Amino acid sequence: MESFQNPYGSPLNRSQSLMSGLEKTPPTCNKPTHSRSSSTASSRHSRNIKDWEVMDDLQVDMTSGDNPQDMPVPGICEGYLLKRRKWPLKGWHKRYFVLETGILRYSKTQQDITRGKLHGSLDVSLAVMSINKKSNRIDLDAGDILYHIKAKSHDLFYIWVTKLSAHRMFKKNEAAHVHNGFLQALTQGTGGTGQSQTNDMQDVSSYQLYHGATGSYTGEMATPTPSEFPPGVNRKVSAWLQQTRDPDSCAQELNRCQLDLSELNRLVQKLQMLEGGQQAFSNGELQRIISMQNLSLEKPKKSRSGKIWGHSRTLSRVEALGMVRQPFRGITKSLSSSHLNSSSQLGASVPSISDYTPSIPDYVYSQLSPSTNTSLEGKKIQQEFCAVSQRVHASLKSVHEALAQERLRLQDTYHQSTALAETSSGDQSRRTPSVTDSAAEYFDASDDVLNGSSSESGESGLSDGTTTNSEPEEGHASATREYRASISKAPSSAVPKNTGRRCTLPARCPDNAHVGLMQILYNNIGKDLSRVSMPAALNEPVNLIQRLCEELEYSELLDTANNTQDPYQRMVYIGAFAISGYATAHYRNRYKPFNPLLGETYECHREDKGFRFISEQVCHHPPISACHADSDNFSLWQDQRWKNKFWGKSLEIMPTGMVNVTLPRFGDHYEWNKVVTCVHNVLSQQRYLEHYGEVVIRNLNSNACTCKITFVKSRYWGSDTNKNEVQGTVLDQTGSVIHRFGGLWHEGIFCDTFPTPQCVWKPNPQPKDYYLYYGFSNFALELNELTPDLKPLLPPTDSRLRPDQRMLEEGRVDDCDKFKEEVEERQRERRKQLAKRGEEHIPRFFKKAVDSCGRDVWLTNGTYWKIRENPGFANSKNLELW
Ligand SMILES: CC(C)CCC[C@@H](C)[C@H]1CC[C@H]2[C@@H]3CC=C4C[C@@H](O)CC[C@]4(C)[C@H]3CC[C@]12C
Repeated sequence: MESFQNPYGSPLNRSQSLMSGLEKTPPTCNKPTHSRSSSTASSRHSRNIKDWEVMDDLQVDMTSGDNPQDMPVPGICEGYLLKRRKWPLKGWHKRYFVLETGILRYSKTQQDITRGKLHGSLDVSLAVMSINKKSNRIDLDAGDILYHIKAKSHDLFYIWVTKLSAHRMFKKNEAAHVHNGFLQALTQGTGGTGQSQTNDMQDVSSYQLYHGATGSYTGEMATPTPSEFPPGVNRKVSAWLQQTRDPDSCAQELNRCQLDLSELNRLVQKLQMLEGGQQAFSNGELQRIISMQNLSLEKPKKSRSGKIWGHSRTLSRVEALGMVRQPFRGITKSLSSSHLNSSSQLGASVPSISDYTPSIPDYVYSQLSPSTNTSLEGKKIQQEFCAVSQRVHASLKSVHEALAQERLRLQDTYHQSTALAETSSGDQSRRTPSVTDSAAEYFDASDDVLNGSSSESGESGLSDGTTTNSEPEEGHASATREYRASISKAPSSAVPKNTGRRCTLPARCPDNAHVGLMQILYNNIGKDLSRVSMPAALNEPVNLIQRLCEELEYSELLDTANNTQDPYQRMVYIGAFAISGYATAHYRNRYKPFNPLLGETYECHREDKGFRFISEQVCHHPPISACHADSDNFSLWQDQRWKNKFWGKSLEIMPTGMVNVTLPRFGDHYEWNKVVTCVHNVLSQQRYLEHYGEVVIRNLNSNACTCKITFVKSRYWGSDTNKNEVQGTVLDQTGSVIHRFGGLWHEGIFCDTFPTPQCVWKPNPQPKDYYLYYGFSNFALELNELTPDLKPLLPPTDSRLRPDQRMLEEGRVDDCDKFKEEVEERQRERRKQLAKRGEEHIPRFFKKAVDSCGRDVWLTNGTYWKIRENPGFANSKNLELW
């Protein structure tokens, strides 16, 4: 009997059930490795965090050539669990979960699962799994999908953890073999297309799935085929693929697609039965399917209560309908082996064979008898069919997008390498930090990861990224489609105005795909994430206090608001402005802004836009950046503070400060909150940003109207049709909707309730080659420009004068890294000195105050522009930060 190493080094017999020893002990095959707590976590944080453990990310031997089918398919596990959702109806909700061949699906009820009314599904092998034994909670973070679930009892909790672990192991093993097969095909030059694969691979459906994906890869690469590549190129391609270790989102998307396809298959069969009055399969076939599962053909009996008994759960829908295809023959195997064996120990949630009454599932029977209300049901099925087909289409589309992005990455690398080749002769080793460097050198420095503070507890209620947490009303969804069409027709300010400012950056962005983020973040799970430093190659050459200014890119919306008589329409412009600040995030997921030093400042005087802006880092613990902008048409201020929460694959950023805008003409004072920003797949190259939640805009000086904006969380099917969707309404005092607007936060906003329906805002087109320049917009790339006339007027604390940031901008990544470290060290030293003297840092241009709701706010003290003018910063006492 072969044995293989589990991730902890202890050999496990292949035929041994992964569930053995289940009741007594926590899961043995993959015990939690990381605790979310650590000795360095502040005691304030540690009480709850300590209870969380991250299950080891299962490492499967990628090089073994074993047949994955040798590994037993873990048994199906199903039952009710509590699932947390955020909005609407925030809280824990009972949901029915089914875990089968590595896919966790859930619905509202067991019946819904049977009817195929899925709420969501997730490939558990792609998720980071954290558990909390004390509260029986399991978190699964698959990057774009995040489940928070809770078992009702400790026993159920252990059953689920064990089953999830087994399924994760199984699925990973399966994927590793596909991956390995593909790598082998490439390095051995056997070609990467489906035809040349071994038979046993074709046997497993998910393999075909992957082959589909690799087919697209080779399709994209067109010529030459892998077999024609010289060996060196093959090696490079394999290295690339190995680096793109988790083809997560594509695989996930394709998995969903696969689920949908089997769903379509089922619907087709149902339709056939209904419409042709024919059965999808003969009784003989049915008999065979059922007897395969040790059940004899017998009519279901009715219990006294009139209910058909014995089938609270017998066969899964797929099995019962005869969809147990060859590739899935493991399911049958599992039913008679591990599934059934273990279930006798497991109790309620997993059905045991002894619970089954030997008869045909009632579901199958109901399918056999010709339906009486054929037309109605048929129509329903057709509708369902359409919906599912659309999902398949959307999934494939998003896979296509991901591949297109990968192609971009390839192009980018190609450009960079040719550029490097051109300059390399004169350039002495522009080495960027390696994986090991980054882990060792940066890991315990004290710059902040994202400069936010890590959220305090899993139960804090701040975050709950459920899959379906911002469900828009159907009417709204179709409205968004229309808005989108109208926005695309609306003219954009295509030609950027010549502002006399720079149109590009001095150097391209560094490639940071190799940086060992995984190590950095994983090693810091449980630590206050704001205490972890990152290598410069991960930075973009703007600072968080400059980035605050980016929210003013579309300040003309505030100008328009100040010139709009009607208070409701005015509110629409304010709403559009609140949304416009998020647009840039669409292109900015590969780098993080520099963290401002305490006391660092930034000014931005835009004569062309008519505003003057200042910002300052006013507090380090927690990090707070304050800003203030003035123009003839508005004043704006906010202090930005946020908490972040790392779930294993995604990072949620929860801003807590409010944005304030006043309009002089009407005496309005608007105030609004910010939504959650989630960095999905933070560790991989498929990283992307999503904003979700609700913004409420109030006018503190008038209660004529309020505005509600929902940033819709994209739904579980990963369709891009509802990605980045926003919906807004302006409500009057009585709560009636006066205006309705919406669209996408990266594409624009349309209002169809204006006297003439119109596109209220559309983002500026991105500059040429933006991908090579950090994804910056024109406005963003102007932020750090330092002109000779400006230089002498700035205080020495201005971000434009910060040397490490300038070095990065000029492409001197190594120099930047060194200097950044020095700057951080000096900051630590200053802090120590201050503490020694028992003093506190006092911000120079902002003062702390309390707003009408009792919140701490930072307001300008009005001195910046005055000092600048007279006596000038050159003639006043300044902080020395670098
Ligand atoms: C590890 C690194 C490379 C991942 C990249 C992280 C990037 C995408 C993160 C780091 C800090 C983040 C920003 C922090 C704070 C805010 C304020 C919020 O109101 C809008 C989103 C915004 C502006 C975030 C956008 C995403 C962001 C820029």
